Formats: sequence, C-alpha cells, structure tokens
Amino acid sequence: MVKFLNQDEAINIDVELFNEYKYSVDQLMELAGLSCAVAITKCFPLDQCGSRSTLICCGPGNNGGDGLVCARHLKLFYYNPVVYYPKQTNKELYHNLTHQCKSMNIPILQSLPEPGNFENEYGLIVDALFGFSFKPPIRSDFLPVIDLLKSTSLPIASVDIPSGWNVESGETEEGGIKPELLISLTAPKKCAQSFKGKHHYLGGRFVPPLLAEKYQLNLPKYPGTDCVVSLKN
Ligand SMILES: NC(=O)C1=CN([C@@H]2O[C@H](COP(=O)(O)OP(=O)(O)OC[C@H]3O[C@@H](n4cnc5c(N)ncnc54)[C@H](O)[C@@H]3O)[C@@H](O)[C@H]2O)[C@H](O)CC1
Ligand SMILES: [K+]
Repeated sequence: MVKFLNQDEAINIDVELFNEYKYSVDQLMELAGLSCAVAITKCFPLDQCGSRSTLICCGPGNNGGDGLVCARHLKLFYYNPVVYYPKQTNKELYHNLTHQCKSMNIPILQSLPEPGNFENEYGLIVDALFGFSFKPPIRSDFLPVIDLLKSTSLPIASVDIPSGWNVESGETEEGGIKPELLISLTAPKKCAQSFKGKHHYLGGRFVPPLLAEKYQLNLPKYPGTDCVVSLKN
C-alpha cells in the first residue's frame, strides 16, 4: 500500500526535492497544478459543468500557488475559472502566476463572491487554501472562506489536504470541509486515511525513484503517460 506521510516527512521530502535534487519550486508547482487540473477534468467533466464557473480559492503558501497554476490549466481545458486570492504573496513567483492568470482573462477576486446567486453561478470549488504546512487553528481572516466551503452544496476539489483538516489526524471535532475529490501530491498525507469523498487521486509525478525508495513511498504505478493515478478503485 502507498505510504501516508506525517507532516514532517512531507516537509522533509519537499526540502530534499529542492536542496538535494535541485528542483525549483516553479517546476514542481507547475506539475502539481497540472495534475490537479487533469484530475478535475476526470471527476467533473466540462460538459457537466455547463457554463458555470469554477471558483479557485488560493491561500498564501505553495498550496495557493498550485491553485493558481491549476486555474491556468483549467482555462486551457475550456473551463471558466475564477480565482479568489485574498492574501497575495509578495514574491516574484506569485506575481508571475497572478499575471499569467490575468493575461488569460481569469478574474482574480479579493473578496468572496456574494452568497445570493453563488450556487447558480459556480459549479465547482477548488480548495487550494492550505497544504501540508497548515498548523491549526485556522486564523480568523480565513474563517469566512472555510465557512463557505463547509456550508456549500457545490462539490469541492481539495489540493493535497482538505483545508482546515489536521494534516495527520484529519477532520477536527467540530467538523471540517467535505471534498468530493482529493488530489494528494507526491504521496498522500496521514489525514487522507479518513477521506470519505468519492474520488482520491495522486498527482505530482515528479518524484525521483531514489527519493521514493528512501522514504519507502511505495507509489502506485501511473497509467501510461498520465500525470495522475486513482487511489480508489
Ligand atoms: N513536494 C510537494 O509535494 C510539493 C507540493 N507543493 C504544494 O505546496 C504545499 C505546501 O506549501 P507550503 O508553502 O509549505 O505551505 P501551505 O501552502 O500548506 O501553507 C502555508 C501558508 O498557510 C499559512 N497558514 C498556516 N497555518 C495557518 C492557519 N492556521 N491559519 C491561516 N493560515 C495559515 C502560513 O502562514 C503560510 O502562509 C503542498 O501542500 C502542496 O500543495 C508544491 O507546489 C510543489 C512541491
Ligand atoms: K488544500
């Protein structure tokens, strides 16, 4: 069985990819975001979304960066992404990613869409708020968006971790968001063991075999040249 990582292992693998294997964050984020967009096309095909938009909620870290990349690829797959990115990171990579989205006419919202017509306007929410570096409790500025994700009837696709869940123990006692799709990146984190949604995919097909061996990731075989593999059969 594939290994479920604890928080320190996830962070150490990330650091090793950058420091020992010399990948840049841009490289890995591009593949991570592409994997998310591809998994979304498999679980929420375009013809089922109709003309409704996809709301991509991006947080301040690299999980949010994956969301920005995912938005760009969804646009290229003919979806209609709209990005909600309230706390924009002041680094060149993030300036470039938001510039790329704007250049493709992807709207970037600073405030949450009004609840009124929300569920008619949107067909899907991508949760790219927090990933494996999340430390509970959720800070107050992110509570409104997490509340929206908890209360919505729209399906949610979570990038790497369902945001707000404890990275290792999963959903908190007071209940958390309930994504229909989880895209684990590199390897699933321990919280994914309690994931009950319909679809669980693994993406981020960039792990060098020696690194996978060192951490005994026991990754499943990706089919052909696909960048995602289903972990639920
Ligand atoms: N190796 C890989 O698999 C790769 C994964 N990628 C993605 O990167 C994230 C991890 O990114 P990181 O920047 O380390 O952190 P996060 O995005 O998880 O979040 C940090 C961000 O969030 C803030 N924060 C933390 N706790 C809270 C809280 N309780 N309330 C509010 N805000 C909080 C913190 O201040 C930071 O700003 C991984 O999950 C993947 O999605 C890479 O893209 C490629 C390599
Ligand atoms: K997330």
